[in-house]
Amino acid sequence: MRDNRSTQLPHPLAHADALLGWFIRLGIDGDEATLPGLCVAAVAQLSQCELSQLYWRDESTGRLELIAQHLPGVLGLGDPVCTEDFQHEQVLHYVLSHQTALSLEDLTGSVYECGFLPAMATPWRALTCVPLFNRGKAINGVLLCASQRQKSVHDCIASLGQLGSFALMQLALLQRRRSAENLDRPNGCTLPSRAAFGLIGSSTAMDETYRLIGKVLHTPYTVLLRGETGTGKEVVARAIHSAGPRSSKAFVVQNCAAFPEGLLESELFGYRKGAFTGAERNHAGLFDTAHGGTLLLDEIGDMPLSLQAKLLRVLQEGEVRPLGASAAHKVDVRIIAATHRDLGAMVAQGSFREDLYYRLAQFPIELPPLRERDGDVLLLAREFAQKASTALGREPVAWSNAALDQLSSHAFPGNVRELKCLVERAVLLCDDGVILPAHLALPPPPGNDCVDATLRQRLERVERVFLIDCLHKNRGNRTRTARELGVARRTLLYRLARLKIPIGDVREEC
Ligand SMILES: Nc1ncnc2c1ncn2[C@@H]1O[C@H](COP(=O)(O)OP(=O)(O)OP(=O)(O)O)[C@@H](O)[C@H]1O
Repeated sequence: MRDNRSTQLPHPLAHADALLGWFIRLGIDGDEATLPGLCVAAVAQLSQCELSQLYWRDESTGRLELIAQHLPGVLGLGDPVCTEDFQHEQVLHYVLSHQTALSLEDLTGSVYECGFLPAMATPWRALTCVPLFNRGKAINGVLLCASQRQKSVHDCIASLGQLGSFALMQLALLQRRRSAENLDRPNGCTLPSRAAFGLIGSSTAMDETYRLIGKVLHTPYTVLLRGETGTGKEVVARAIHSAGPRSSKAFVVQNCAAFPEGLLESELFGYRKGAFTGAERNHAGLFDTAHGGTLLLDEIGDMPLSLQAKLLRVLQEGEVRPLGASAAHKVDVRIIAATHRDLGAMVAQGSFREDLYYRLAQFPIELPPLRERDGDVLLLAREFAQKASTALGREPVAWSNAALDQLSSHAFPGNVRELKCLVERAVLLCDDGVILPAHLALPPPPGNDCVDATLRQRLERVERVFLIDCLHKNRGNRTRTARELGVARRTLLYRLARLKIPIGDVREEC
């Protein structure tokens, strides 16, 4: 039921004025992140409905995703709600298949199922759905507004449709422009800062990791993260997602070791109603949830061989077929796989498919264990302590030199998580705001290193901790650090080089 009637709006000029104002705001103020939110705010104001939602339709897969909704007091402006596929919800399906607006002025006793709308104490009474079209006249979205009162927005359906279509066209334009800019960018030349990756560490080993992340960020390559348990594989996967072009879409993690085979299959690929006993409704898989975004397959080495074959098909064809479905559908997902296992050796033993291994290892990144990150232990410890203090609602803690000395001389094996837990415990234990060796409770080094070390080695260890600490306090400023230590700047530089202290991110301020 397209709205061809002449307008019956009570104040048509005021409506036209407000509409024009919103068109201008969408055109001038809207960027990729804010446009959907602005659009639903506009619809809320123009329709005077409590709820307004903007759905975006993927033309290649037919998926219908809710990209913004406005519900004052319950949801913030333009809150994206989830990445579920809504194309099969009755009212939305009606609009998509008939390519026409649907206006239900009183939902009481209606045959339409509206359970997908946010649940409210007072039920939704009226609902209007408007199809949105692109320049080629194909449906690329749906606008929905709902009210808890009996209400008709019939008279502004046409203008809402124009506004929503304009917003989606603007969005597509901005996305195209960004993709073009990303393609123009020479590979890796605009390496985001380490801070942007949310990773801590300035050792040579971590520098190499940052370099590799920067290289792969703006490519569609599949990344294989390998490293010992707790070395930060998931943190790196998040960094690749968040600093890359898919950051506005979902980042989904699935641990392949945590589920039995059948369950893992239905989680990843989804299923159709009736596919097996208990499958009472269609269920979208994680590939669908991650559509447009990134899927981290953690512990990939534990994926059963039969599923490895299915995963290979997704990687090759870009299609998934849910359990019980007669056809496959396209998905656009960046795959990152992570493992602590030696997949090469597993291939040799026949427990991992060779073809999948090569497909996943298109761009491998080996994460260094903590023992190879010279100088990072203290940086990580300070950061973890600060976060723990904040989480506990305490003032930031200070570090005693003896505790720092103990930390830096302890032979941490590889696990950053272990260091994090140790520091969090120390923060909780220290009552006077200063972390002491007793709070760390580190076991004596194996082989009693300290006793075996020469006096010179032990002094160097203490000096190292002292210099790093002082540099940190002076935020990397070597002139100020030298002044505080009462030595010439040249002497400081010499000692830093001799003790191989990385300056890394802590840049000089002057
Ligand atoms: N470079 C880093 N900077 C900041 N935090 C880190 C870093 N590396 C690891 N961490 C922290 O260490 C912990 C373990 O990291 P993460 O879960 O990413 O490791 P993992 O290798 O995926 O572990 P697993 O093998 O158990 O899956 C997390 O709390 C994470 O925040």
